[in-house]
Amino acid sequence: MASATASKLLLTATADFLSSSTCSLRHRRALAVSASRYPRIAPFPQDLVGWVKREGGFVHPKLKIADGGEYGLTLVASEDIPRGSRLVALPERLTLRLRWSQDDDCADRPDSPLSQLVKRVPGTVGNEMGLKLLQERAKTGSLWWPYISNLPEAFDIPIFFSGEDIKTYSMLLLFISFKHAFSIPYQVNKRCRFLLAFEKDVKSVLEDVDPGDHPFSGQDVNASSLGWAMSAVSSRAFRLRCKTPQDGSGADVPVLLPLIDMCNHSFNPNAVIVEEKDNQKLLVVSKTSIETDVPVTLNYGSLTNDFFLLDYGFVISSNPHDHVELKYDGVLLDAAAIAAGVPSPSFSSPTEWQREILSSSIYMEMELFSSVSLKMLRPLTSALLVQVNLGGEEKVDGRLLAAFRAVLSDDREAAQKSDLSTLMSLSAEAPWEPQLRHFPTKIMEDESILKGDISESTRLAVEFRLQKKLMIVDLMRELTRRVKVLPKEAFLNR
Ligand SMILES: C[S@@+](CC[C@H](N)C(=O)[O-])C[C@H]1O[C@@H](n2cnc3c(N)ncnc32)[C@H](O)[C@@H]1O
Repeated sequence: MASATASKLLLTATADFLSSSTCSLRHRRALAVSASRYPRIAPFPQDLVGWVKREGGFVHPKLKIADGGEYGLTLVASEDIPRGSRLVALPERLTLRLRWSQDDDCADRPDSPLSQLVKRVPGTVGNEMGLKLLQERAKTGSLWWPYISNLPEAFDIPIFFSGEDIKTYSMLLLFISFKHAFSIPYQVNKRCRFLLAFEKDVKSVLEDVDPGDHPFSGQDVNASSLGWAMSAVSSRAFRLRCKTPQDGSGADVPVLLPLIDMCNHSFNPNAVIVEEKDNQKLLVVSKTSIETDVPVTLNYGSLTNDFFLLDYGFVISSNPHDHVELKYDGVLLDAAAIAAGVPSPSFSSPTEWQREILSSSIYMEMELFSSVSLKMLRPLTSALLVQVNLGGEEKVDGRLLAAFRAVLSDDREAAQKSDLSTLMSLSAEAPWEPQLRHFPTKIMEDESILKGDISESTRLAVEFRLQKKLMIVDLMRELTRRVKVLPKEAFLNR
């Protein structure tokens, strides 16, 4: 049963838009003293395990919620659990999602104030889910209060970081033309601006609403409380395929799964989520045996550190899925190639035949990666402004190699014939290697910053930057290694 205080807690965070080159939203912490190291919405939240069991869910008797160190809270084995065990089972009614139905008691009415709000405010399904969560947080007597009272009071993700910390990410931009749209400051700025616009839209709709129909029980909402809700969804919701038309006919929708969302991430998880079709339950099942005191982990997905940072507020060391996006910038590549001692680089002014090969190679590669029509790509490729990836599973984007094949050759036939493995040799000539020297701080400096007494947000920013550098250094080593095994005649005619 929700306490009356539940409805008063919506506004513990307030917006403070910083008008610097980047913008961020600042938390104002609740004045209540929290009993936990990881403050939760309620200073003394309800027993989540007990609530799930009482409401018809199942929790393995050897599981408990525990302190997961820097990972926050976690679900942990209190004794050894064998492989293939059912760890948690949640009935459909304990999954928190947006569903519109006139008859279903667990769903929201299509004519409800929340539905009116969702219809009138533009946003994604994630934002709609955030509004639903805020509504339940504000509602006295909400079924979900025992779950919501256990949610973090604040999220350590970049939209809440200071302008100073965001500048740490801007420095990465100095490193060879990072694709701007994927840079952290750009994303933070975009998200903050969205939240401020969202606040305006929501407030303007709420102005006309009768107090009795207010979706947030009469409480004000602002960019920061909306930011809290969106962050809760981005860092905790699972995307599940919906089955009924009310759910959104087959689309993937964000769903909050109480208790299951206490599992932290691992690329090598010891548990998986499965759907039990007959009983309409969601299960977490152990994939391996889990020893005493070992946390139950799930795989959140093959994400880059950029996504982990922006949506979840953490960074994975040696993340095999991490990559950087670079702009194919001829002038910059020429400068880098000269510095690396590549004779007569002509990235910025290819000859007509080089340009032709370049366009066709890029078309080919792009066709593989994209469903966009070639017509749309033409202006992009003819201007030689393409984005390429370094890192991830493929290590080097074939499009960049194709560009090198054309541009670093002075022999049309040889350029057309050479294969991708030959092209790897060109990378060792390092048109990008000297860029490493342009990192504003060296790897060791970052490592020593991390050993110092720094805030959580600075730690994350520096860790993110360090991981990108390590990834690029690793890539350089791999390329150099490949060149060494290539026969001499494999090098292009230059
Ligand atoms: C779904 S919640 C997991 C429960 C969470 N630890 C808590 O205290 O409520 C996801 C959050 O847990 C933390 N987390 C999960 N996996 C992590 C990991 N591998 N490294 C660092 N933090 C992690 C991050 O704060 C992330 O936003």
